[in-house]
Amino acid sequence: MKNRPITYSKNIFIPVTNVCRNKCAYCGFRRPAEHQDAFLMTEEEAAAVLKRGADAGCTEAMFAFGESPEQNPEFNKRFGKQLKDAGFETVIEYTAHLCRLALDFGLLPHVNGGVLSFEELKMLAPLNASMGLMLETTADVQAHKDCPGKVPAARLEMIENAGKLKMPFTTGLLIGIGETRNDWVESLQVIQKLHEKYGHIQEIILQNYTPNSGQENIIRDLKPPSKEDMIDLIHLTKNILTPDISIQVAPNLMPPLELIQYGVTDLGGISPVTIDFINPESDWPEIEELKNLLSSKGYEFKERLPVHPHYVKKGWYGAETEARIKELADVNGYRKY
Ligand SMILES: O=c1nc2n(C[C@H](O)[C@H](O)[C@H](O)CO)c3cc(O)ccc3cc-2c(=O)[nH]1
Ligand SMILES: C[C@H]1O[C@@H](n2cnc3c(N)ncnc32)[C@H](O)[C@@H]1O
Ligand code: MET
Ligand code: SF4
Repeated sequence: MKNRPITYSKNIFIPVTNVCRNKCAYCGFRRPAEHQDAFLMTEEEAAAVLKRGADAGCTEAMFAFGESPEQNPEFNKRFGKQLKDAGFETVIEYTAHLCRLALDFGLLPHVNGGVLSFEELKMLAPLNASMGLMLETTADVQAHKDCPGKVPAARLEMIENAGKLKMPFTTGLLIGIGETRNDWVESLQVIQKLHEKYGHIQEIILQNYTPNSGQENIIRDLKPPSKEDMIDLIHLTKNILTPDISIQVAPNLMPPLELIQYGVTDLGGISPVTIDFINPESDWPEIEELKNLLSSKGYEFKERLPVHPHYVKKGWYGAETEARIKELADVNGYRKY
């Protein structure tokens, strides 16, 4: 066996709403509020998914959804009443409620709802095992035109606030969106700087832009990164980030075996229950098949919780998640069986 296990988390995906104030050109998930497919999930819908996740032995409820949809009057017109009737003013307040529901089902929340204020982060932190926000890139790219939430300074501020709150944090780079290789270097350096200051970056996702047929105005001339691009980026990451930060790629967006040989240590959340709503045409591999493939090459494939082992051992958990983390973790901070 090689020294360091390759880790993953067994999760379900709860896309609270697909309405978003941003208009990222690569996104096939977002829908305009007036679109027939726009939604705000009901509590019953969320509970049904949580139950299936709990029954399937998942430990993570990943909430990823559109950013500040209430800034759009159309959202309020169409979903404001649903939100109010459920007893909430904002989607983030509602998400806090869904996090409590997830904990009732024994699942540990990980929220990535785009840029949140310090107050919003403070409300969610005790209810989350870890939280996330992709930096995406420090570059000013055309794909982020009309995206107030993709201004790098706004993202960096939130990542810094999560550090102040000692929240184990997931961030990452999205590549192939019009940035340069120098931008990769700069993005990695600012993430390392923040980690040196707060010590909270548990993993960095190296995400390759993947075209999908979700949306009409998606940029079709963005070229998806090649395997060689990913390998180049992995090398840079290993040079710039300290090795306590896991390097994650999504095994449904690129075959992971070769990337692991170059230094990837984590395959993120894999779901036996829900699809990847961001890239719905990219199916999750079977966990057992991945395990067999990796073990045939001498790698141990080991399940973790949404909070990485190192932070479990340091005791970095929100008040409301502590009891469940202690039940689910083994002495080394991995998932107990
Ligand atoms: O299933 C997914 N999980 C995504 N995750 C979750 C991730 O796979 C794991 O759940 C985390 O590693 C926590 O265990 C993200 C987490 C973030 O904080 C930021 C971005 C992503 C992106 C995805 C995604 O597109 N699909
Ligand atoms: C949740 C995360 O998913 C990523 N994301 C959004 N759209 C795509 C796509 N087409 N391909 C790959 N990743 C994407 C962004 O980095 C976002 O922050
Ligand atoms: N909308 C958020 C972001 O892009 C969350 C992930 S995409 C649904 O940061
Ligand atoms: S990637 Fe996230 S922020 Fe961008 S449009 Fe899609 S949902 Fe909104």
